Amino acid sequence: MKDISEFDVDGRRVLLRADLNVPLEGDVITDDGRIRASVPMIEELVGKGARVVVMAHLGRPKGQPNPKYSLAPVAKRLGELLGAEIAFATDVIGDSAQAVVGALQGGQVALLENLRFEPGEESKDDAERAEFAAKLAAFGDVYVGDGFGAVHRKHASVYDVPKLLPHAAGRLVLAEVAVLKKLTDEPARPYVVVLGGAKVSDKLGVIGNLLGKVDRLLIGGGMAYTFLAAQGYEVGQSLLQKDQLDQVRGFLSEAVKRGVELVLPVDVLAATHFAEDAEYEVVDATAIPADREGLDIGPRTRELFASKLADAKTVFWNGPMGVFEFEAFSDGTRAIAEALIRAEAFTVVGGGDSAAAVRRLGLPEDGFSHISTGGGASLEYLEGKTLPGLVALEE
Ligand SMILES: Nc1ncnc2c1ncn2[C@@H]1O[C@H](COP(=O)(O)OP(=O)(O)O)[C@@H](O)[C@H]1O
Ligand SMILES: O=C(OP(=O)(O)O)[C@H](O)COP(=O)(O)O
Repeated sequence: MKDISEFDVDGRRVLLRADLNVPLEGDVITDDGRIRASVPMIEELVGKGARVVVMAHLGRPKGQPNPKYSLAPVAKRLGELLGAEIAFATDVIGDSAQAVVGALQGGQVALLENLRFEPGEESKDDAERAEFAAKLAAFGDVYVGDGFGAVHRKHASVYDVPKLLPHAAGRLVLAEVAVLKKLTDEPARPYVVVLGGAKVSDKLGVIGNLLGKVDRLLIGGGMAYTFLAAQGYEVGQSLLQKDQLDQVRGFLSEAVKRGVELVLPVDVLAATHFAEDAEYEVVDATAIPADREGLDIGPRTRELFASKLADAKTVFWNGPMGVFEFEAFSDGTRAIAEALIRAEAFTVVGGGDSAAAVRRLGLPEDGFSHISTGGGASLEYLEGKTLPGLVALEE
């Protein structure tokens, strides 16, 4: 992959794809880690006199403008971190974007509104994506791909725009790939992957390939219930991917065949509903009441998972063990984070919410070998998949 030092960007328009997908409560950013991680690249370009046009997504607004997913709070925070005001376009390719980009001077930064407000960004139709990509490409002379958390997405801003402009990999992308490479080149063993979180359907897909690479797979968070259901247990109102039950049964038998230890929760915190102050009880993972929802792993599972991490030499963790945003359901995530900190291992935490959880729970960031901005992106890299956003930068 080319690096940006190969381009003279002074006075030129640099179109930079970043991942600024941060957790929000209303319009308050609860963790700005991904914005901070994007700052050094932007500062470097500003320092070189570039006119920097940043493009990014927030959440999953499904191709339509939606004020709930506006990047306006992100523009404000980015400006604070850069110590300079950001010119924020209130649309992606419309009049506001045209005007903002047109007025940009060398050393200034603009941010376009959420790319996913436009159906072309995520379209499965190559022509529709290409048409949108051409409109984005018109805003730049050079493209920089630095949104590591989104490189696994075959989206217009990630995959199609770099085909239309001279392009380079950003510093964050290069740094992330360098760390993940250490996990794929002869990882020290035991190699343990811990999976949780809520993007169940996306992330179940990586398990098949991971089974050929790891020694142990610990599954908690919202991921666990599809496994419990696949074994025939009641999971009540918990997150469940019904259409993937057969696939999960396949993983369970494949794990046995390959001698991979697949470890599931033995108890969970079963809540009456999804709320901070919901009543809950600790129940066996095999006996979740039909009207209850599992919102965290239970105390016996915390111990079990910690014991499976104690002798690990390499660990990758993506996905909180429970709804850590609610104090009552944060102990599972805390226990896993602490077990990683204790382990004498090369430890990588990946994912917007997992990294946010580490900080929100007040745990030391330097207790981990690396905190990655990518969850799904890291997992797909580790399973050996070709990532569209990296392929596009290599071509
Ligand atoms: N049992 C559960 N039920 C519902 N949501 C859960 C559960 N466990 C974890 N979560 C949620 O998963 C979300 C993070 O998932 P995900 O986006 O996959 O992780 P990451 O951003 O680290 O890749 C958090 O907001 C957390 O509240
Ligand atoms: O938050 C992200 O991924 P992650 O939750 O796997 O870390 C990225 O911004 C990608 O978002 P997406 O999973 O909606 O495509």
